[in-house]
Amino acid sequence: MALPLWKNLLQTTKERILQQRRLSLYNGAHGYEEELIKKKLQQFAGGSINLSKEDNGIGILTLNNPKLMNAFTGTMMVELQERITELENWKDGKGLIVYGAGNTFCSGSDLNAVKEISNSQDGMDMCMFMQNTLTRLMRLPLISVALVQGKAFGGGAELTTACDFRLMTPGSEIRFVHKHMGLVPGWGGAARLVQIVGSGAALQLLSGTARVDPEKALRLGFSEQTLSSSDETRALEEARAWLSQYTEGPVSVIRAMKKVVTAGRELPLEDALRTEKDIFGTVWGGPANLEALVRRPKHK
Ligand SMILES: CCCC(=O)SCCNC(=O)CCNC(=O)[C@H](O)C(C)(C)COP(=O)(O)OP(=O)(O)OC[C@H]1O[C@@H](n2cnc3c(N)ncnc32)[C@H](O)[C@@H]1OP(=O)(O)O
Repeated sequence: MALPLWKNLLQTTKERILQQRRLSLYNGAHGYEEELIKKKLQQFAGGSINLSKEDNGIGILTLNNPKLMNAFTGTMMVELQERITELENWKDGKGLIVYGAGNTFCSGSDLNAVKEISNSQDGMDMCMFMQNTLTRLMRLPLISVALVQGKAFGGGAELTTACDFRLMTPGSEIRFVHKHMGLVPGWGGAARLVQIVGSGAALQLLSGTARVDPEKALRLGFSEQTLSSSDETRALEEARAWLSQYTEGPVSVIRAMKKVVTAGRELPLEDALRTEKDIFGTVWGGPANLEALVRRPKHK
C-alpha cells in the first residue's frame, strides 16, 4: 500500500540524515556537536559557495569571496556543507569542478574568523566540521577535480586534496603554509596528501612550506595537467573538456566507477572486494550493459 505523502517525505528525510551520518567521520560519540559549531560559524559572515548543475552532469562549485582571496569565512564553511548535501542528492551528477572566483583558488580559512575562535574547543569543533564536510566531498559518487588558479594556500591547499584530481593554470601555486601559522593541517589535508604523493614528499611539502608550482605538482603526481590558459573562462572550459573524457557515458556506470574506486581507496582489501561485488550488481544486466550486449562494440 502506498504511503501518504507526508510519511514518504519523513522517510526520505530520515534516510538522508542517516546517509550523511554514515558518510561523516564525527558525531556525538566524539564530543562533536554540529549545531553548536554551526551557530558559531554563522557569526563570521561573508562570501558564498555557489553551485551550478549543468545538463551534462558536471557540477561547478565556486568559492566566492574574491575580496579576501576566497578565504573561508564561517558562513562559507556552513554553505559548503549545504552544497555537498545538494550534490549527494543530485542523482544525475557525474563530475564536479571546484574552483575560485576572481582567478584565484582559496587562501585558506578567514584569519579574522580564526582569531575569534582560537580557543581549543572551537578549534576542535571547526576541525571536525570541516573534516566531515571534506570527507563527504571526497566520497561523492562524482569524479571531482580542483581547478587551481592563482593561490591555494593553507586550508585552500587542503581542499584541493579532497578532490580526485587537480588541474593547475600557468603561474598558479599550491602551498601548505600551516607551519608559518604555528599549525598543522586540520581539514584532513595531511592524511590525504600522504595518499596522493606519499609520506616523504608530503613531509617535505608540509614541513618545508614548499611552493608547489604546476611543474613541481606534475613531477610529484599531485596535479594531472597544466592547463594552457590562466584566463578564468578559458581555464574553466579546459577543465570541463578534461573532465568530460571521464564523465562521458551512462550516469549509473560513471557513479558506480567512482564508488568502486572510493571503496578501494578507503577500505581494507576484503571489504573493498565485497563492496565492489555489490556495486557490480547494480550495473550487471542494467540498461547500459544490455544495450552494449546488443551493440557488441569493438574496443579498437
Ligand atoms: C586549517 C586551516 C588553516 C588555514 O587555512 S590558516 C590560513 C592560511 N592562509 C594564509 O595565511 C593566507 C594569508 N594571506 C596571504 O599570504 C596573502 O594574502 C596571499 C594569499 C598570498 C595573497 O597575497 P596578495 O595577492 O598580495 O593579496 P593581499 O595579501 O593584498 O590579499 C588581498 C586581501 O585579502 C586578504 N586575505 C588574504 N588571505 C586572507 C585570509 N586567509 N584571511 C583573511 N584575509 C585574507 C588580505 O588581508 C587582503 O585584504 P586587505 O586588502 O588588506 O583588506
